[in-house]
Amino acid sequence: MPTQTTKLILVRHGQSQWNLENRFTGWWDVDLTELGIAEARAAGHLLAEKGLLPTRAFTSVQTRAIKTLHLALAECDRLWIPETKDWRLNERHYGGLTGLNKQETAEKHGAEQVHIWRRSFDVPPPPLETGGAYDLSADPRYAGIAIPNTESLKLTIERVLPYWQDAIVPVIAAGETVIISAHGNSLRALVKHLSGISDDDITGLEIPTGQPIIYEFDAHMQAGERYYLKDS
Ligand SMILES: O=C(O)[C@@H](CO)OP(=O)(O)O
Repeated sequence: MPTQTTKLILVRHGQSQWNLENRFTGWWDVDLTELGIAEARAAGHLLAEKGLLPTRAFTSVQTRAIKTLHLALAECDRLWIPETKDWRLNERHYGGLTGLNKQETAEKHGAEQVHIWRRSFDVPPPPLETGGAYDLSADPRYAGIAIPNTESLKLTIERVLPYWQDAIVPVIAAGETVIISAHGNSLRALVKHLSGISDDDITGLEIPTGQPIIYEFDAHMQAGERYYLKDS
């Protein structure tokens, strides 16, 4: 009997304005740069070139991931597929670090402390103060949602994985080719789960912008090795 596999495409948004400015971003809604737009288009071009055409799309409620999805889908003529946006695919919330420059913060608090805030598994950054410049409580897209005031990777996983299991796994199991356009840390949460990476080892994993990552699932929804589409 032929082995049937279903492919999943993960793509981190293209370079954002705050990636360029080296600022902690998290839930703050920054746009793509010109380079980010080009990266998103290149991702879609690669999908078309490899004949890997998504049939269902999931993304966060953040502009940089939504635009990346649309630019990529436009390149492979798939803008028409059903898409679902959900805050659970958002970037991890950077708390009180939101908006700060990463280099300046390292100079102030030490590189080691900043590394802990950025890459430790379960140490969340200091919380965001209510009522400040980056308070999102009046943003209509989060109406009715308990917006976190900071998140570690562990806390990010606690909202990404239930969404993955409940909303995305059944769609893949039904044979759809799913594309997820999301963020460095919401994708690290997924890759950690799918590739069985330990809490310690995940600290060393970086997800590049605009570079499609592929998993193939067997009929029992077991994920194979992950690989970059460009290398296949
Ligand atoms: O600022 C952020 O929200 C993220 C992603 O750009 O940064 P980091 O690399 O520190 O996880």
